[in-house]
Parts: sequence; C-alpha cells; structure tokens
Amino acid sequence: MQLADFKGRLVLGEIYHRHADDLYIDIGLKFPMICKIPDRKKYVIGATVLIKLFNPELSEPFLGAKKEITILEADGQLLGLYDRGVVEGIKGLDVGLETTKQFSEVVRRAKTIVWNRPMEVFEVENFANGTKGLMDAVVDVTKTGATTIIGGGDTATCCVKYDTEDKVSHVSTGCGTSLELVESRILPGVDTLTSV
Ligand SMILES: Nc1ncnc2c1ncn2[C@@H]1O[C@H](COP(=O)(O)OP(=O)(O)O)[C@@H](O)[C@H]1O
Ligand SMILES: O=C(OP(=O)(O)O)[C@H](O)COP(=O)(O)O
Repeated sequence: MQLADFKGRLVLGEIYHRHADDLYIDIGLKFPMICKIPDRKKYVIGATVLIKLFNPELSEPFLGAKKEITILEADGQLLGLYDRGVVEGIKGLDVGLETTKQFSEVVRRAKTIVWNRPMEVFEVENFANGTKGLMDAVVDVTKTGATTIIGGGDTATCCVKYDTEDKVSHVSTGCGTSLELVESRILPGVDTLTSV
C-alpha cells in the first residue's frame, strides 16, 4: 500500500455489514470506515458508495482524542451511493475519457453533424476535456468532407475558445433558430432582409 497523503482523497467502498444504526464499509485498506446509515432502504449490503477519506486509521488522533473514537477504523465522509459513475445527490459537471471516446467515434462516422450544447461545464478548465475532445473529432471530420454545424451561444463560444471557428462548416449563436432554418421554416429576420 502506498502511504501518500490520504486527506480529502475520493475512494469507492462496499457496504459489507450493518449493525444497529452503523454502516461498515470496506474501502480496500486495513480498516473499514464506519458511519451512520443515512437511509436503511438504499444503503444495503453490497452497495458501492463514494467516500471522501480523511485518515485511513485513527491511531494518531486516538492518542490525543477529545471525542470517543476507535483506532480500528478509517475516518471519512460518506458522499453517497455510487452507481455506474454517478453519485446520488452530487452534480456531474463533466464527462470522462470513455464517454468522450464513444461520442467521438459516432462523430467520426457521421457525414452531417449539428451540435448544440457543450458536453460539460467547459468554462472550468478541469471540466473541459470532453468538450475539447469532441471538438477535435468535429474538426477532423470537417477536413474529410463532413458538414459540421455548430449552434448556440455557449457552443459557439467553445469554437472561439478552441480557435475552431474557421475549422468547421458553420458556426452560429442561434440554436433553436438554426434548427428552424434546417426545418425550412421562414425566419422573420432573414425574410425581411431578403425582400429588401
Ligand atoms: N453537466 C452539466 N451541468 C451543469 N451545467 C452544464 C453541464 N453541461 C454543460 N453545462 C452548461 O450548459 C451551458 C451551455 O448550455 P446551453 O446554454 O444550452 O448551450 P448553448 O448556449 O450553446 O445553446 C454552459 O454554460 C455549460 O457550462
Ligand atoms: O445560446 C442560445 O440560447 P441557450 O443558451 O438558451 O441555448 C442562443 O443564443 C439562443 O438562440 P435561439 O434564439 O436561436 O434559440
């Protein structure tokens, strides 16, 4: 086991035992984490949970402890149930490598792409990798002849951010409007200007 700094590290654990109001969670280290059961129906044996770990064992704080603790457990905060990458009650603000790969594969097969809405909260650098990855795929297929239309204020901003405005077929701040144009609806502004 690597004894790096554990404070604040996110780890997955499995509920292996329940006793009275307590949940016993195996986190793959020497000691389990024990905490109160937030919901008896949901936090069942075998369920996977996400934990913010503070300390893998409480032997050091035990020596000067002011509250009652046992040294044979890890200290952490139960964040919620974990189900296929999603934690109940916690927002998902980005996509992972696998999702980016799957979306990019579809984009690389397409001949026409209409893209509205960034994949993630791309304004925050740590959450932008999937959006950048998808943009790379869209730019690549544009080079090989696909028609790529990007619409929406924020999605157009992605093009500005990644300097791809000239590398896709069409960029517009309109999103609903772009879709109406594709549907062959008459757009009042375009109609007025056309007849001037
Ligand atoms: N998973 C998410 N959770 C919350 N906000 C998100 C998520 N993914 C993207 N966003 C936000 O959605 C906004 C873009 O959506 P939207 O306004 O519909 O796009 P557009 O302006 O291109 O039509 C961005 O500000 C982005 O940060
Ligand atoms: O980004 C936009 O809107 P959104 O952020 O609500 O998706 C567009 O500026 C709205 O354009 P629209 O009027 O063509 O739908």
